[in-house]
Amino acid sequence: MATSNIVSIFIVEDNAWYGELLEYRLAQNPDYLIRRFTTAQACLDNLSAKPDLITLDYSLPDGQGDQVLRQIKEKLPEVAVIVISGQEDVRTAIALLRQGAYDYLVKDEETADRLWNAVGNVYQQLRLRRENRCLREQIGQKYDSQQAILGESPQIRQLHSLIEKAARANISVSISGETGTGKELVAKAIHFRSDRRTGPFVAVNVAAIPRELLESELFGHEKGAFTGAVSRRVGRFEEANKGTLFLDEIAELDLSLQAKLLRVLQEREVSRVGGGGAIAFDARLMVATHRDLTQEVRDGRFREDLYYRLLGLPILLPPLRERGQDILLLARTFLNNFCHHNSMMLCQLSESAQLLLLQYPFPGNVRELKAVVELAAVLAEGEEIQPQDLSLRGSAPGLPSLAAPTADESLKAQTALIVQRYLDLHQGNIVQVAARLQIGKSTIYRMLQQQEVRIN
Ligand SMILES: Nc1ncnc2c1ncn2[C@@H]1O[C@H](COP(=O)(O)OP(=O)(O)OP(=O)(O)O)[C@@H](O)[C@H]1O
Repeated sequence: MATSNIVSIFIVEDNAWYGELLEYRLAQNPDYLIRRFTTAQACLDNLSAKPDLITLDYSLPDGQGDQVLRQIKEKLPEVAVIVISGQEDVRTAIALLRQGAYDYLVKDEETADRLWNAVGNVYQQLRLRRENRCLREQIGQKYDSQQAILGESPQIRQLHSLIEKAARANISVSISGETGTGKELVAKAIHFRSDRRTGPFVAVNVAAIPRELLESELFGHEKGAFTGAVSRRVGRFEEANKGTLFLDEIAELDLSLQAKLLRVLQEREVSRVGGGGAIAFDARLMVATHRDLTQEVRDGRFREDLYYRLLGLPILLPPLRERGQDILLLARTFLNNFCHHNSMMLCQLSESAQLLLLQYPFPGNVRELKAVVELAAVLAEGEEIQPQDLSLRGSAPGLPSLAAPTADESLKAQTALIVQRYLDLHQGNIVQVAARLQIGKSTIYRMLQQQEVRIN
């Protein structure tokens, strides 16, 4: 990661000897780029150079420390200012710190050393901030919708334009589509294209958390709120402040929590379980579900008022089987990436394998396609992937069974088949399988417990 370590420092000190002493001490770190000024005006005139840190003598011939500090902070609110004063005056020190000074040091024989430590702290904080920014930018690029969400079908082109619109407005977004169609990917793409991209993206799978824990997961709890609440916990709403909160599988939220969520959204405030005052939050909400929420409302399982609150900009992701040639485009990209990352010779899809993929209904959608072609790359004998290398549900070599499984049961069987293949491939290493398939370890343990898969 290429983040700059250079810290630009202004030393503002009218006593030439003292200024030299400070410069000499700080220059011991080659990452510190130092400039010295003897008047407040000279410092103010050079603020366009955007220093990271300023050491400011409190009594300059042309300005008192508090006035100069205010002028500096007006122009550069982020800069760290360390005020150095000839006399110890607690009240002045407190006033300066309130005004935004980073630190206040008294001139004595140890000042240079204490300054060294204070500047060292600023340096560490700056490095962390820069690294953080760099990481967020990298993640943002990874989820850049044009690159991350592959497909050239009209539906995917339209999706890109919707993502663009959703990123521009601070509106709630509700994403629906079958499992594995890319709902979370779309939520991330919107977040990392929006003004909130420097804030956190917090995802919660509502279906994966037991009901009794979900409330405190979302809203937090105070110490002692219930048995086991040994310390205070910040909820996901608070964690997502200035960013995006993505609630996956929202249809699984039970009715009492739906009522709480509605209240939170109406009041834009959360209260931790077990007391404490209301805490305002500023998170953009995105929700996703594989169910038809309107049907859930009709059946009385989802509150209508909450449905309208959450609907915002609705995005419906088409199943993979309706995306035509995108199936092959995705398959080739997943194959290339997989072979590249595993230093394997690049495999091609034979014509009959391509035909088979185009006809298969993909109940597990893009996630399934990815797993199927990666496994095929491992199983293929030659340079070409043949139909028998494609582990598709119900297909015998060359004789695909194309009945589209729609019920949850058939999806479950399909998932079990893929997980089993990967468990075999990775000699039962659950951590590796979970990482490869991007599913939780607990899902695999649950499948083992329910004997849907086994370790051979
Ligand atoms: N259009 C696409 N291009 C590239 N990769 C995609 C695309 N759509 C989905 N994927 C990949 O497919 C996998 C599943 O996507 P994702 O987790 O976003 O689906 P989902 O709809 O949220 O699934 P679930 O309903 O099970 O939570 C991920 O690895 C994702 O990166």
